[in-house]
Amino acid sequence: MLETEPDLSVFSQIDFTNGAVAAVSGGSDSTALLLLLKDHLDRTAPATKLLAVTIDHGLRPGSAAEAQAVARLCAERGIAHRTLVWSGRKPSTGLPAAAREARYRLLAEAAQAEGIGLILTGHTADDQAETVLMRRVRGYGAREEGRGLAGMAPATLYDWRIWIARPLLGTRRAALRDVLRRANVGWAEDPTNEDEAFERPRIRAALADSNNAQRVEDAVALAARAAVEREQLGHRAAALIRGFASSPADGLIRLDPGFATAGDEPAAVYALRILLATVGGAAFLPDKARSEALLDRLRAAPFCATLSRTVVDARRAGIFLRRETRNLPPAAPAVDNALWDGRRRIKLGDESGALLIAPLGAARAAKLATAEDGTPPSLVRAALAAEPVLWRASEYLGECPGPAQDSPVLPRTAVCPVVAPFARFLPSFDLAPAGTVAALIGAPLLPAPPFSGHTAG
Ligand SMILES: Nc1ncnc2c1ncn2[C@@H]1O[C@H](COP(=O)(O)OP(=O)(O)OP(=O)(O)O)[C@@H](O)[C@H]1O
Repeated sequence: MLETEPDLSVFSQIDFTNGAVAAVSGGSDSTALLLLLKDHLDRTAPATKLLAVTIDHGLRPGSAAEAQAVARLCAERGIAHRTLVWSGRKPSTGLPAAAREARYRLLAEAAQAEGIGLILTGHTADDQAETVLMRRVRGYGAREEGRGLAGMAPATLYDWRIWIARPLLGTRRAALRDVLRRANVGWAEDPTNEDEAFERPRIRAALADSNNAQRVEDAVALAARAAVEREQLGHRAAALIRGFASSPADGLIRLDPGFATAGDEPAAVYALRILLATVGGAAFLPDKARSEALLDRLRAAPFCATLSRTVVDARRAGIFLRRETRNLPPAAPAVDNALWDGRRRIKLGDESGALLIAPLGAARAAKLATAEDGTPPSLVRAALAAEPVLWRASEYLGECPGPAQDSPVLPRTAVCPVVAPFARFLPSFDLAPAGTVAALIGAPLLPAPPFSGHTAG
């Protein structure tokens, strides 16, 4: 049963040691979140740092006034509040996605500026039901074996550094509005939530129509079942990666040939998809059907194929994955903290001066020593050729240096691997494979999840 009264015990499962940012739009759900959270913290941990943040996207005439209303409410309740304005360029297509991207970026910046490691949003059971029903309409279920039907995760790691928790996912919007009415607190209605030109408002209206409670309940139950399946699949994929994968050189992953015949085909396909996306630097997992076909062919080595910008080279010595050399980024100025080729984070630290980042290239890779563990040297060199290196701009001689030698200026630690499909958003469902792949490729450790009972495994 979904809660008709907000279930406050969910707040007790969250670790507030490093404070919290409450993302408050001024709508009913996030305003109720703020009041419930403040109440919980006042009772259990009054010294907790709490900051309410409103993003003014500047997309509607009333947005600044809505932010001011949240600021007033916060002032009345003794809650610190900041309004951040999205001042960047607004794209003409994909506006909702760009606004969401900017919103999370600004929320994360506000949290980090205060040393806070957690953001809370007011997503509700109604939002969850809408998400799941939209995905079902789009056929996610059949294509993804329920992966997408898990809906929104109770927690998502943003940018591999800050957790976003959604404590109200089990609570109905109506219950939250009752809380506000009882407290005599108003809220803003966002007209885009009613605009049936968009898919979500259409589904929202359909849910509000009739049998509302049962349909929402069914959709949330479906999401809960799919979430359990997805987590279990992730644990099995992680176990396969731990058992069969190694990294003999930067940018090169070796799978023991037994991987393809280990017996748990769905887990092997999932592991393969995550590894392919990671090696290729893709934000999305490759197509499931194509990955299944690839796994099939891995059983009959030798062969070589490319999927998700990753060369899969199956030999007697093992199955080797490396970034294809096609379409690597050309030499460009290195920007601290930027993502290079979707798979490496640039960490310049104190290094100053104009630096270029470029692939090492085949000519320079050919001169390097190779692994001594029996890995074919040609594969090590091919992988290293696609690895990024930094140069002083004035000293870089281009992709093929010729007889004159140039040399990279920084240790390789200045360019850090990332688990590409989860680098931006890591839903807590996928913690196990993400943590395992991070350990495999030497990506930074995952920060501890905010809910008790979760481990990165
Ligand atoms: N402009 C914003 N400023 C701060 N947080 C926001 C903003 N827009 C959305 N959020 C956060 O994301 C959550 C989900 O966003 P969504 O757009 O579904 O909600 P909403 O309809 O704008 O507002 P609410 O959830 O408060 O009713 C919100 O509950 C809130 O925590």
